[in-house]
Amino acid sequence: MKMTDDVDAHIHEKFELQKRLGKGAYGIVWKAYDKRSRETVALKKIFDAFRNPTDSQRTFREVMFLQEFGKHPNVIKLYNIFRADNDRDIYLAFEFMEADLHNVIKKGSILKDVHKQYIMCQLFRAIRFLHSGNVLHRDLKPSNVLLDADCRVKLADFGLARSLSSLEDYPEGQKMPDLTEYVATRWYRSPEILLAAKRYTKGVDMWSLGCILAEMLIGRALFPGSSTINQIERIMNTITKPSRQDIASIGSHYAASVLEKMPQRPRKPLDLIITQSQTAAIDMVQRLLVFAPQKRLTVEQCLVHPYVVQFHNPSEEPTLHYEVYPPLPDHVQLGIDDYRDRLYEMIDEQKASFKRIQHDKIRPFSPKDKSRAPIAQAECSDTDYDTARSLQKSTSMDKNTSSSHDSSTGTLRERAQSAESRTSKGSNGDMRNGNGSAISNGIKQRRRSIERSRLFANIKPSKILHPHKLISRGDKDYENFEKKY
Ligand SMILES: Nc1ncnc2c1ncn2[C@@H]1O[C@H](COP(=O)(O)OP(=O)(O)OP(=O)(O)O)[C@@H](O)[C@H]1O
Repeated sequence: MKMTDDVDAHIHEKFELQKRLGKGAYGIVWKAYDKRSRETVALKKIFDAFRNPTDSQRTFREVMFLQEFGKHPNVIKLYNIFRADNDRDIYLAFEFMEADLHNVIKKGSILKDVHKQYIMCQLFRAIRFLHSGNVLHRDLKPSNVLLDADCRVKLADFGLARSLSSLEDYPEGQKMPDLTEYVATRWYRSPEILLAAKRYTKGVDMWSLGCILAEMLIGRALFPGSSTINQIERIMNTITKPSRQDIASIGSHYAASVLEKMPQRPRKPLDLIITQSQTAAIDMVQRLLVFAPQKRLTVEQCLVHPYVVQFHNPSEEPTLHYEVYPPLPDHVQLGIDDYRDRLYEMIDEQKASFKRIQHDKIRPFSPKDKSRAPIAQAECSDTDYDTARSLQKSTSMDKNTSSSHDSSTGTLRERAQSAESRTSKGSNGDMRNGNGSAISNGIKQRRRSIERSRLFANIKPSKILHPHKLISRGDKDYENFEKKY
């Protein structure tokens, strides 16, 4: 498939394309000016969106889940969808964000402790929202975490999101996916996915969040595996050794034998890899990167963990009180036309019709209530986890730093200040080495554009994502805070 910069004439009529922001496995993203709304948007062209049933389902899921979850402040908003003249490509217009977390981590010392905490807290809010609707993101990674200059987070790329609601209908005896197919986001994949477990839980997202936090703390990917086996090896050489029951609990036929055959290397535990970080940060990573999914922190537990608790505010952490699944069955793959027709219908109507199953309100987590089963217990099977194509990915980002403040900055200031007083080791912004090296895997190669590393190159970190962006302007106290960080 050839991805070119060509854009249909009717899109050119509506948008003024300004800059190519990135190129993913599925399409190209531009910064564009919407002539009608007079807003800057991110315009994504998905190439050959209905090439085969897997890609069609991916396109369909992306649009459907974005429509449902875009109402959350930490999920990217999909403004519009457009058909292409060739009936194969599709255009999505999103709210525009200035950077993604991959760029920012790679750049080096931009993120201070308080930013990392705030980013994690917002990610937990977004995931709490998804999980409360019984939906998994399944592709959490730094390049899908978009950021603006105020350090606000918006979660993107819902192409692999999956509803757990169709659990009951799931047919028995499905063929398991080929391990070698797990290419797209291997570095953030949980052990149970790597070991092709039959069933998985919300724990898959919690694992990825642990990898993202670790990456922010050390400035490079924690487990940059070069193959599925190498990925498992790296994980097993780092995390606490699982018990037999832990291994059995993931329900993978060959997990035990794969793990047994693995060459025994001396373990390098997380606290020796993540040095110079706050104790709470290390503790959180250790509690997320746990082999047995049911033993990982749930997202509700994360929100009250000491690492992010200073940003925790139940009024800013909404949940859904119904289960979400797309208007077409999510657990089986339909034909190309089913997805395309439904999506075109939706473009005509410009809205998604979700089926909503009311479920009990999720009680806020109480640390006293240890016996309660975490919400991450919901399970489902899956055969299509990896729908990614082999990718040649290059991305560049805009370095526009324009920003605006919202009404929440006042409370944020207080929390940022309390964060400061609680930070025992101060800033550790200099510890990363910026190693975002490309890892090859046979013919499949994951590449990041060299343009990424130029992000913010001419801009002083103080202008971008500086702690003062986290707190309200014009406040005297904030000057002291700024001096210190
Ligand atoms: N709303 C946005 N604002 C700014 N940049 C964006 C936006 N959406 C996406 N990007 C940039 O484009 C890149 C690719 O976007 P996206 O992840 O949606 O594409 P994809 O083809 O699905 O990628 P992947 O290969 O990760 O699956 C992102 O990593 C990000 O750098």
